[in-house]
Amino acid sequence: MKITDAYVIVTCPARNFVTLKIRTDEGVYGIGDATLNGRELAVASYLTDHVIPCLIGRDPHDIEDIWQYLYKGAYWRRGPVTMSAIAAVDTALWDIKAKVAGLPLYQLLGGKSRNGVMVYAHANGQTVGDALDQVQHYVDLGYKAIRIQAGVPGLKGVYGVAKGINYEPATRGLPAESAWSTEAYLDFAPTLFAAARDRFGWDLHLLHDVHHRLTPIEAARLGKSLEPYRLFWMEDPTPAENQESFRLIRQHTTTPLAVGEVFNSIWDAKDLIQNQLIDYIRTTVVHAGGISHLRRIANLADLYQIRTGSHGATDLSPVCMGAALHFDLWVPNFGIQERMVHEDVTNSVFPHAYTFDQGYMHPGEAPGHGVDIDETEAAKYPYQPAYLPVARLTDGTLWSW
Ligand SMILES: O=C(O)[C@@H](O)[C@@H](O)[C@H](O)[C@H](O)CO
Ligand SMILES: [Mg+2]
Repeated sequence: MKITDAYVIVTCPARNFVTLKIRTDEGVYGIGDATLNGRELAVASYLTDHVIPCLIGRDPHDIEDIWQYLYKGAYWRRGPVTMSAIAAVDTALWDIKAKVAGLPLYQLLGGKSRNGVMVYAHANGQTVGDALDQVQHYVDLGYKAIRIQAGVPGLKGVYGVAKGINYEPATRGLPAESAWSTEAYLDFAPTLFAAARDRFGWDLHLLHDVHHRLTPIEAARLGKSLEPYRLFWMEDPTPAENQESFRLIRQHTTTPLAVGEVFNSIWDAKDLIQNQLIDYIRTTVVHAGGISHLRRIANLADLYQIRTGSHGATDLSPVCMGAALHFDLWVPNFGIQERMVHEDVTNSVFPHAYTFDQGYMHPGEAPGHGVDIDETEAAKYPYQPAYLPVARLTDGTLWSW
């Protein structure tokens, strides 16, 4: 079997997505998500100009060899652009291999380890009341786990609070700027979860995303203040370039920690995992080198009783969601899967087999990862430059958004 051609499809139904399609001499094709929010065209070019020419003529079944070729052969290793490109190739090749085998991808990985994939929804609101009303909405839909984000009194445009129905952080044109105050946030956050437990009780898993904004000792203080409300996890409490900094958080709080959506390789997480400084690893199919590399990360995490909790925002395409659900159904140390619901127009571009029912998702039994791209639909929505915001402290200091 030979790869005959491959190409990149950039489309913007509701938001930008980058998809790689690999075609073979036996008529079977595979697709992979290559979307990197705010840097989409960098990955599209990396694939088109530097990767695809090296794929033509190769056997698509040689997934590991092609992965190693793209990782080591580039000389310049790692990074979100490189690893998202490699991820798209890897995902498309797994899609092909499973289609040729006539099996849903999870069967090729080792079969199912559970009956369904528990997912968490995003509830948010400018006020505590608005946020908790959205929690009720997702409870009514059957979710067992819900992330809660709310506006912080005195601040505008806080991370995680949607302007419309669905939360999409990237905005058209150049990056928007938002103000941040750690002091206001640290005083406010515990009141949000006290109100949530008061209204919804203790059966519901509650999650929260700090989104890289605190110093380690501030994160320790927040984790401690949230302990009475028993969070499922506190996510991205501090920027994780310095993996060692999580030791300081760990020393002060038992609130479970989740990190990794911005990681793109096992090296970003190795020390966090081996020192048990986190409880969930959030690396994804699309940004961490695809199924092949994500499997390595999950296997290392399993040795330390760390579970997966893959990122699943709407800036990861349905192709990533489909592949992730197959991975989640198989992976032994599964924790939870993030699920932000894509817009209907996005789903019209990406028909898929996965389903949701009462808080759980299933990838479906279609051969491959079960997601396709309708290129005619995709062509209706040309790329629109859009960027993630930047944050500044109230004195103007550039801060982590
Ligand atoms: O946990 C999450 O879903 C967030 O961290 C994301 O919304 C993140 O801000 C976006 O995916 C960035 O593109
Ligand atoms: Mg996050």
